[in-house]
Amino acid sequence: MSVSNLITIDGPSGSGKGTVCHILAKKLKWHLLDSGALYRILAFAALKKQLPLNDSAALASLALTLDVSFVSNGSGVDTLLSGENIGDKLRTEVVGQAASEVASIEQVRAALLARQQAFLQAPGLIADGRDMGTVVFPDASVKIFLDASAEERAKRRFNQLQDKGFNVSIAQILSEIKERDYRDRNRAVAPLRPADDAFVIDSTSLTIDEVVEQILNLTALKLKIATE
Ligand SMILES: Nc1ncnc2c1ncn2[C@@H]1O[C@H](COP(=O)(O)OP(=O)(O)OP(=O)(O)O)[C@@H](O)[C@H]1O
Ligand SMILES: Nc1ccn([C@H]2C[C@H](O)[C@@H](COP(=O)(O)O)O2)c(=O)n1
Repeated sequence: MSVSNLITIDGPSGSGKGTVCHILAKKLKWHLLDSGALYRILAFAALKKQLPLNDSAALASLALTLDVSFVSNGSGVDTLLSGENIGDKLRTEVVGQAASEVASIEQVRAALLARQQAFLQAPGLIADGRDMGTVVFPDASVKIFLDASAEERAKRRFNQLQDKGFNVSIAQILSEIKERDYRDRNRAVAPLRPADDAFVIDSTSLTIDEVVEQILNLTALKLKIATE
């Protein structure tokens, strides 16, 4: 299928990628790839098996054999690992930091590449991650790099966790966000960075609706140019 029906959205943790990608996928009726979920599932499975998070060969082999499926449940999507619904176990800070660690291993990224590329199916795909526009889908016609200051992202995460009833410290969240940013941006393989042809949106003082509108406007403009 044509890669013109493909929007990649990369950016650091808490910049709003997941939220914006869900809205876009719903509006456009396109498929959604949450690539971070794949790294989180691998990290979760590795922690469960008590694999060292620096054992490249064992992690890559696990990545190739993971039995993962995403199943629509009417209101959302269930994440199944070997048939077990693990969706609510993936969004913890422990799993997030472990995902960031295993994601720095080249063999792991190679093992997950084809699995991610298989999501590109008609009528189109919204791909959410760190290297969607640079490595996984370098030919995408619309590439977004969604950013926001670390302080704003920590505030968003703080509000999100408080709403879920967690007693958290904003200073602790900010320090974890900075640690994950540093690892994701400075790893040797597929570091988090905007693709050369990405459109950078700083959402620090934008609402979610404003970000979605900017992306839809850009997509309409780009797809029109591509078909003229
Ligand atoms: N522009 C915005 N203004 C205010 N809040 C926002 C904005 N964008 C996202 N949020 C809120 O910030 C929180 C984090 O957003 P989200 O989970 O989409 O980020 P993310 O980039 O996908 O993070 P991660 O990579 O860690 O999964 C959510 O509670 C979301 O509602
Ligand atoms: N394309 C991707 C997606 C995710 N990762 C890593 C880096 C993140 O810290 C971790 C969890 O991602 P999240 O669910 O918070 O988006 O997974 C990556 O390296 N490449």
